[in-house]
Amino acid sequence: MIDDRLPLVRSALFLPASNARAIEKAQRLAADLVILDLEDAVPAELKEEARVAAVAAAATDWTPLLAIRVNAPDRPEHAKDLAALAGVPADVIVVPKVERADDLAVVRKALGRPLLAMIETPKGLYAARDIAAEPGVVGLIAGSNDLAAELRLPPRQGREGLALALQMILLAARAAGGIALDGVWNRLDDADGFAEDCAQGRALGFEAKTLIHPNQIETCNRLFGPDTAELEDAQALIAAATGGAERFRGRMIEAMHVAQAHRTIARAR
Ligand SMILES: CC(C)(COP(=O)(O)OP(=O)(O)OC[C@H]1O[C@@H](n2cnc3c(N)ncnc32)[C@H](O)[C@@H]1OP(=O)(O)O)[C@@H](O)C(=O)NCCC(=O)NCCSC(=O)C[C@H](O)C(=O)O
Ligand SMILES: [Mg+2]
Repeated sequence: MIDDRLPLVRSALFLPASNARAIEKAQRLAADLVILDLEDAVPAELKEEARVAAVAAAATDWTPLLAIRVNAPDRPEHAKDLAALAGVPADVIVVPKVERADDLAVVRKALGRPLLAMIETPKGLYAARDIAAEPGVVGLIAGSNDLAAELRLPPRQGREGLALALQMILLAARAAGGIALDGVWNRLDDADGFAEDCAQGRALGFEAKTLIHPNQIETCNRLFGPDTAELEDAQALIAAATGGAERFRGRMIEAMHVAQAHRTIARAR
């Protein structure tokens, strides 16, 4: 069962499930989705502790939607995660480094929750269309750190080298009718760079961005939600539209623009 709030998500905050303080804090934060990580944020010696903490956290009340990221399908920890999470009431399960749609069928059968698949490797990119179309998958997440490493991009550059990958992820998600979440911004002290990254992600079509720190939530929610002018324009467009091609505020509008305006209004909070 897919939560109605999922297509409206703007911000998705990762945190290591081994960090009890961060879990406690995240329950009260304004992120639309919180992702308790069992994968790369958790050192090997804390994997079991993180699983136990994630299961306990999922049994409590959350204001944001709650997701748990399991370890990658090709890792020995993956099967342990699936066993530990059986019956867990998380809203979503995030599966990293997906390269084959079949890997997701295994997770869906084991956990029966909606799935967000992370595309983080060249093989994953080429399989993204099948991955997004796999039953149970509600969308894709760009794993931009792993992608940059796999593509051997030079460190500390802009996102030019990721442009095609990001667009392939968005296209695959949309072809399957799913949502698409942009990758994280690592430079915690560069707020201007983060805002530019959010604006770029939204311009590419992503409806949300994955985050790593509470300080990123407010900017992300603001930049991925419609602003006042967009909202006013959408409302006026719907009120003015009578069907077919017509002139509205100096531009042509048709049925798809009315549908877009309804989506804008649905995303306004
Ligand atoms: C990146 C961090 C390790 C930085 O930690 P730190 O310097 O200790 O943070 P602060 O001192 O600034 O923290 C201030 C308070 O905020 C809480 N906090 C910090 N981060 C989070 C969070 N993510 N969620 C909830 N709360 C958080 C601290 O506990 C402090 O609270 P208080 O005690 O009240 O002062 C750290 O931010 C962090 O661990 N971030 C998440 C890292 C993570 O989950 N990584 C995995 C996903 S990223 C990724 O790999 C994506 C993808 O796979 C790819 O390939 O790109
Ligand atoms: Mg990754």
